[in-house]
Amino acid sequence: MTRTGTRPETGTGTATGTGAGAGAGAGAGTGAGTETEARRRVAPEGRRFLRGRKSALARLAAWSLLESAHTFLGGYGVARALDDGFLAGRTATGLAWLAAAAAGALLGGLALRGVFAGLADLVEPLRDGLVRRAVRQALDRAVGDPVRAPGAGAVSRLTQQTEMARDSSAGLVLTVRSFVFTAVGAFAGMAALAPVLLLIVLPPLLLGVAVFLATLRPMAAVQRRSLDTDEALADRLGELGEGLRDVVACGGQASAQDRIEPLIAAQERLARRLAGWAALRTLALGTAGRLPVVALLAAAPWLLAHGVTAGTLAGGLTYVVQALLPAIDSLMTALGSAGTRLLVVLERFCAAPPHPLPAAPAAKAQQVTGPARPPAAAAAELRGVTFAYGRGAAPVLDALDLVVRPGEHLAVVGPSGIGKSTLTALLAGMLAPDAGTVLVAGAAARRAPDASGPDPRRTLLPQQAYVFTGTVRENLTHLCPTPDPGDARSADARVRHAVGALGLDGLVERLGGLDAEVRPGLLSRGESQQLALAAAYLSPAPLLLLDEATCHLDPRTEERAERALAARPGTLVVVAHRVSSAARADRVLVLDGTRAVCGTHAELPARSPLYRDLVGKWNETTDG
Ligand SMILES: Nc1ncnc2c1ncn2[C@@H]1O[C@H](COP(=O)(O)OP(=O)(O)OP(=O)(O)O)[C@@H](O)[C@H]1O
Repeated sequence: MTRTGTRPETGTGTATGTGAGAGAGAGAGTGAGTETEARRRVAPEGRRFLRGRKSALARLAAWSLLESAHTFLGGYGVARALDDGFLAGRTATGLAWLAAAAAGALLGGLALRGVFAGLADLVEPLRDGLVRRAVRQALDRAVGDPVRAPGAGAVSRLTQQTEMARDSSAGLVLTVRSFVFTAVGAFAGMAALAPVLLLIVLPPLLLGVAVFLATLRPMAAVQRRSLDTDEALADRLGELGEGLRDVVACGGQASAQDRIEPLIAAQERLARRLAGWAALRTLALGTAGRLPVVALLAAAPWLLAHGVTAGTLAGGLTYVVQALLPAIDSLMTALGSAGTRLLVVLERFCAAPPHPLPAAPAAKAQQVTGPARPPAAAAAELRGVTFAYGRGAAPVLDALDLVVRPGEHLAVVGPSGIGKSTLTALLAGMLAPDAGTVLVAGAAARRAPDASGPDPRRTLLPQQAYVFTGTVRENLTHLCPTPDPGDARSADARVRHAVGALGLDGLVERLGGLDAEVRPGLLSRGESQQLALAAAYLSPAPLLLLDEATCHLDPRTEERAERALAARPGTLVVVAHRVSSAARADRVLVLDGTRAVCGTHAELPARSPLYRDLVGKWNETTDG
């Protein structure tokens, strides 16, 4: 009984990566939509998070109220010190009011201390939650698809992003809160001194804030694309680094450059656009922060003529210069950078995992942990396949799930009689499952009874090689469509290439060349298998199934043949009779009757006792 956990997969990504690079070429129009989408995804989680931390929020608000009081006292104290004290000739009163304003500053310091303590109660749980989520996502992907699992780089990028989220959220809470409570204190103070001050200060301040808010969405969209491009660039550079030797060896520098350069150009474009938006923001900051000061100074003669005292004017200026201007400054900086960054990072964590968890396996099903792909992407797939030879017989395969990816090289190993040939026969459509589905290239493996000719999707090579009386060339090309007369030369070149790739030159020469007649009875079993393997190599079928088709070859000839077949475009499934053959595959499916396991050669010894034994024996033999 065998089962692989089935899990649709949409690519790594990393999630994480994941989707990296998708945004690199996206137009500006899509950015706002993505932004709204991001907010829609992040907002509910954000609300849930905050709902669970009402007491931390209340503590923050309480400390922040002290900040409002500090702001209020700052401007009000200056106004009263002038009007009731120094300008009225009462120095002691003036000093007393200044002392009150200074006490307010002390109060502000105390408030800040409390705010920082309360801040930790908010942002540390956020960071912890994000780290947990990052690790869970990485593990889910690794369990679902060990081969394509995010690497250490992707996981470290995610954890780095949790730090970004923590820092950004702390900065945001700090500045937004400070702006709100400072503004409350300053507006209350101006209203207490002379409400007309508000009429002069508020319009430029609101205009600046409005312009700033208008830049948020487009700038966030550019930042998101910049982050995506940055990740795509990092991924591609990483890939390139890993394969640099091969790239140079194959002269692939130009194509590698073609893959990297567009991303660099995109990143440069995005950096320029970000700079443009940043300039507009500076303008907004100037309008909101500096224009109220200019307006107050310009209106001073009129204000003084209409009963506003010098002290009130100085108090108003104190509110604007000492409180509002720094608060706006920090708010805009924080919202503009940390806010957008936080949204983008949080959205990554809140995105639905690209690999939904597999459905719970049926109770009787064997558990095979291993990768899986959506049907459309699979070269071959078994879904809950049960097969028995005859009614009442014990099933050879029971509830087996397996996904073979396009281009993959999968080895199947297990003891004699366990069901390896049965599995290949099912994939070849020669047997029908009693339950479940067998798919090849997304369609039923077993063709309709009226289908004629060989199935073009796959070629099965059994242990007994098929060699017939005919020329060597005919034996090599009998699985290929008949070439057009005009294609004869290229067909001949393909045959010679196959002969070279599989190392058959000596054999073909011995047989008398490609046009010599083959007498099957005079060939050894190994030679027959070599000819059959070359025929499979030349076959256009995207899926090759080798059922111990190399068992009569010596290990070196087998290695050469398998490497050639694996390098051929298409998918290769090999029933392996040697561990060396399994070690060459991308993944190995171990059938052991009680538990089937699928994984890489490197990881399987830890997961399958049978495979561990096989590898142990193999090592002893090769060491010996
Ligand atoms: N035509 C058949 N009728 C009845 N039982 C069969 C038939 N073919 C195979 N079996 C049985 O099914 C089980 C699985 O056989 P299968 O040939 O798939 O195993 P295998 O792992 O390929 O073995 P080996 O490595 O020896 O080739 C074995 O017990 C075998 O005896």
